[in-house]
Amino acid sequence: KRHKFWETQPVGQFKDIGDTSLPEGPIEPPTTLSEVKQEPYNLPNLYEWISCDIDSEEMCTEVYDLLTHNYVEDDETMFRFNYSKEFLRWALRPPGYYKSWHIGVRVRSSKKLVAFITGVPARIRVRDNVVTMAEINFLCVHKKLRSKRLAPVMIKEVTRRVHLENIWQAAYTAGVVLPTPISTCQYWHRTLNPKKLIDVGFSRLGARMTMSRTIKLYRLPDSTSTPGFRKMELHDVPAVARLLRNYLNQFEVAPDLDENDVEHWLLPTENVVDSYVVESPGSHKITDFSSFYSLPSSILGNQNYSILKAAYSFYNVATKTPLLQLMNDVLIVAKQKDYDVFNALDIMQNESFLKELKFGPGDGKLHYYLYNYRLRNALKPMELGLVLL
Ligand SMILES: COc1cccc(CC(=N)NC(=O)c2cccnc2OC2CCNCC2)c1
Repeated sequence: KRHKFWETQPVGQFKDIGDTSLPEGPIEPPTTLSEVKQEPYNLPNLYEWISCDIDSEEMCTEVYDLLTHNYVEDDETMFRFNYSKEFLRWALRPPGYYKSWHIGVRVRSSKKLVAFITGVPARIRVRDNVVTMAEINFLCVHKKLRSKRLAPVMIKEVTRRVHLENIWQAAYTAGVVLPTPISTCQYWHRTLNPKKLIDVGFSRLGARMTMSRTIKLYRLPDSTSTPGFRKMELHDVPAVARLLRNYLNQFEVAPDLDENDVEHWLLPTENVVDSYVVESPGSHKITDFSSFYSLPSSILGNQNYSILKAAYSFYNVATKTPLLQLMNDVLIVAKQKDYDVFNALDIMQNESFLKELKFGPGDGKLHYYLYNYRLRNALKPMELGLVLL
């Protein structure tokens, strides 16, 4: 299948797969800032660029509404991601963020927001190199403007604005295959509310299974089992940062998180991100950590329900408690918080608990990409220590 746009970009090309003469690392060298195009790319005349001030309630609502009606749907178009406004503010304002990387496209006449793309800065280690990159996300073109080739110019514009900050690499994920994935992951779902999931068509009743048998199969205890398991608090940040940095060292690609990053990304934020630690009752040492983020989905066309409450596994570290037991406690907490389903990718050490904790494989894949950075070989999912929102 031809990738007219991606064949022009500094990304691994399909034709280069297996060419071991190509070095690992940046594909194109940085240019001087004066060589970066100073003015925005041209849009079709009807449209104009806007830097979205996500702090503004009105602008955040416009972004939320665009994504709620036009962002990613599952393959069977039964669900659409429904990121909340507080989630978007969290996702787009990490330490060192640039407002100019929150890019919208408006209709000049009506001022209607019709497209969006974002970048946030992140230090990401690739093997032994820590590279400051842009994490690109929320590329969304209004349904009525599809196939007008807006996405390529939006990708070029966010790339230009990233270059202006002297950053030359990026990381992104997609449900579609583009040149060229650095890893292809499988997503898994752990049913928490079987009746609702079957009613809305997310799951199907297993063969030779009754509803009551299914409810019993997925039932979880009312309370967690690990002594010292509790919500993460601000004073835990240094210990969690140490635990997480050490744990992530084992992966080929992983974020290089300092205490500021840990405080932003992992301190619990209501309805956005939840984090738990295990504090050894005797020594008060933090030995384990687990977190998940909250990403509901709109349910398209069901009489009884409009929102699917989904938790997504974020970062988990088990140094004393068995990972299986830690994750079972996190499932119990997610159920207590009325989530319908708990999702996880087969990255990091997740494979070690997925089947045993009754996760079932999803019907799609999530592909990870690096921009302007070649990896000689694709990574196994378990070599990946990076979770994008
Ligand atoms: C259940 O509602 C859905 C609404 C839209 C799409 C999908 C399927 C899907 N594409 N799922 C994932 O990409 C996915 C499955 C498990 C864990 N993380 C995931 O994606 C994350 C990371 C990438 N950005 C979206 C959220 C499901």
